[in-house]
Amino acid sequence: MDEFSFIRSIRPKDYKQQSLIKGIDDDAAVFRPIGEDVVTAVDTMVEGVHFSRQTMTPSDVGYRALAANISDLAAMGSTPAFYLVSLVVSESWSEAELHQLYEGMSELADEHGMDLIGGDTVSGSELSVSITVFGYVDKDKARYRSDAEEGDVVFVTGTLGDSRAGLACMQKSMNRTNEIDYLIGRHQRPSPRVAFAQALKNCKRVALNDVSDGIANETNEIAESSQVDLVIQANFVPTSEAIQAVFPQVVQEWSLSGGEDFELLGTVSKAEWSLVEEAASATGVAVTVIGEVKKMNDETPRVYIETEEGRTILRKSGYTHLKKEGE
Ligand SMILES: Nc1ncnc2c1ncn2[C@@H]1O[C@H](COP(=O)(O)OP(=O)(O)O)[C@@H](O)[C@H]1O
Ligand SMILES: Cc1ncc(C[n+]2csc(CCOP(=O)(O)OP(=O)(O)O)c2C)c(N)n1
Ligand SMILES: [Mg+2]
Ligand SMILES: [Mg+2]
Ligand SMILES: [Mg+2]
Repeated sequence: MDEFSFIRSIRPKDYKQQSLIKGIDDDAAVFRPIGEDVVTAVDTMVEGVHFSRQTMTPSDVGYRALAANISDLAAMGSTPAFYLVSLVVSESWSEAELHQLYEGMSELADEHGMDLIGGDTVSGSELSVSITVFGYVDKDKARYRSDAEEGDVVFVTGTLGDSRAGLACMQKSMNRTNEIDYLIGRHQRPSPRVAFAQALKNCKRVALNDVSDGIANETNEIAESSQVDLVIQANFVPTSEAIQAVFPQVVQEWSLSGGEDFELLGTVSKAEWSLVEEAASATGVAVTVIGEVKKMNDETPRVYIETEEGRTILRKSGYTHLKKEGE
């Protein structure tokens, strides 16, 4: 294998998106949006940080790297269209494994009608997969974190903490049961909530953020960005039967700060809450109210969590990169 034969081997034979003018073949790709806004994001997965060879097959690595990016497109209310893949390849990865990585990506890409339109391939010391995605959204219809307003309900899709639990099951080499298989599946192959976010199109205003680091982080991001306070009810936070059965002691911690569930956290006015419920049932996604947006008199936007013991501040406690001891 060399760089050039590898690129030839992963080059798509045909493209699905009509707005594409030039795919993999030239110095860069070209596409022409037709009156829509273009949404773009990049996320990186690094061996040893986001995955290990013990916890993910090469195909899972590809699938989840693209899922994390599609999740950001979903959180903007956009329709996925294109992706570019930047690979740093270490010596321990064979050509066959790299092909499996691309198969994992194209499995999910096909589900969303996305085209691979470019990338970059270099050698390095750890495998790193960086994916850039593009999506389309109707003009001025992107969903922002800054759109939460006082009086909104706070909701979340699916269940939280399962990905963290699935990782723990593999790290502890726990004997497989149906529950453990479910949790591992949620870690290896998360489902970005694209259809649900699109089904919210009838809502005039929704604030959305996807759950990559844990809602202890993402609720704070909405609060800061919208300059409001959020009050979350701890016992409303949805968790699966599987996590409750396998990890009863840490359910609450992992549902707040486990991360990588790639569910959507949102806020919407009470008047439009029924539209969110309709979107959820139309797309087969569970949606749960977990709290309310308030505006306290304090200048600093905060997130509060209410448990049986009373109300405390919910600080960012999810996954944070570049953080040094004691910070
Ligand atoms: N190294 C970087 N250079 C420029 N922009 C960045 C960098 N890292 C993150 N960002 C931007 O900061 C914002 C928040 O990033 P991040 O927390 O990674 O979002 P998410 O959790 O949705 O992936 C995004 O607008 C992202 O594009
Ligand atoms: C081997 C391994 N260790 C730890 C984790 C947990 N983990 C790694 S990154 C991360 C947070 C999400 O990644 P990030 O790069 O912050 O994504 P973004 O917020 O940019 O979408 C978590 C919970 C993991 N998935 N695999
Ligand atoms: Mg990111
Ligand atoms: Mg995000
Ligand atoms: Mg993050």
